[in-house]
Amino acid sequence: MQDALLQATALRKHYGPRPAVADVSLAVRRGELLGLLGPNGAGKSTTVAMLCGLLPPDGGEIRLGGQALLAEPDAAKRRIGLVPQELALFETLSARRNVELFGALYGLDRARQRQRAQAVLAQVGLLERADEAPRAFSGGMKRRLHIACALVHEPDLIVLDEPTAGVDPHSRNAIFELLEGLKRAGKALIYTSHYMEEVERLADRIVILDHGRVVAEGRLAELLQRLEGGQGLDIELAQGEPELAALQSLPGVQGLRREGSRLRLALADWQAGIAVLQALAAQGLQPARWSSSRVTLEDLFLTLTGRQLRD
Ligand SMILES: Nc1ncnc2c1ncn2[C@@H]1O[C@H](COP(=O)(O)OP(=O)(O)OP(=O)(O)O)[C@@H](O)[C@H]1O
Repeated sequence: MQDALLQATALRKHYGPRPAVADVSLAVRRGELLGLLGPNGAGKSTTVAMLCGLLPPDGGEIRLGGQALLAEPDAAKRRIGLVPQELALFETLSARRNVELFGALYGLDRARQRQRAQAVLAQVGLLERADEAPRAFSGGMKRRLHIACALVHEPDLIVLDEPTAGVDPHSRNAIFELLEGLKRAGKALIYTSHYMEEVERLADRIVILDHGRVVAEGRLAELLQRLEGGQGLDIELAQGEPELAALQSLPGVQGLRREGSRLRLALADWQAGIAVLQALAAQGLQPARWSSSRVTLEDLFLTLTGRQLRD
């Protein structure tokens, strides 16, 4: 991609004989949020660790601002702010001191640490609580403090690894608004999640990972176009055990998942929906209710891999 701030090509990483990342290429520009979507174990965190220079890849290349990242890892790290999945705060120090310490790690002098801590705590909406220790904070406040720590050195690229895990709805919205503001300010962002709703809302472009490989990449509309004419069908069964294989083999049934008495189908068209309802009737099963809805990234993932995003 021309004008990419970060470009990764053919990344690979093995833990023992098993590939955690088998082949991942991606790129992100300034002013853009790239969503990295995949189920647990797809390789998102491993990819992110390589992109941030924390884990050496077994193969492939990463360029940041046109420079090979591994050639000058320290300079690269100063341009990247990472919000890791695991919280790593000093629980007994004040929020302000936490941010200043991260500033010190990035080489900011004392005056700049103070100035930047004030600015980023305001940015994440924690200025009023700045002098309290995070041990008393909610999960969402801790996560916002973590984001403040990642922003202290004014990075060009901000990488967030599942930043809404354990976060209440209020903080979640605050995080989304913050990320949208960072994007408008020209930052490049990478955001990993296994929640397709988050990625659908936030991402300008999306990379879908499965088993360490990119299974789809593009803008949301482009990805959903692959299921063009497609329909989502939700069926709630009153009782009984459906023969899933029989439903799956019907023409136009692209994906099927079951959660208890509920079935979700990704269909090529409405004909397929009618065939499914008829097949259920032939199995002696009566839907308690059914409804259609637009296709989602979840349906695309189901269609591409035969599995669902969530466990
Ligand atoms: N340090 C490690 N040692 C051995 N195997 C690992 C290590 N880290 C990750 N793996 C394995 O590599 C694969 C990819 O893991 P990774 O954490 O990158 O996935 P993920 O998409 O981030 O998952 P999650 O959403 O659960 O965080 C998994 O099979 C995982 O078990």
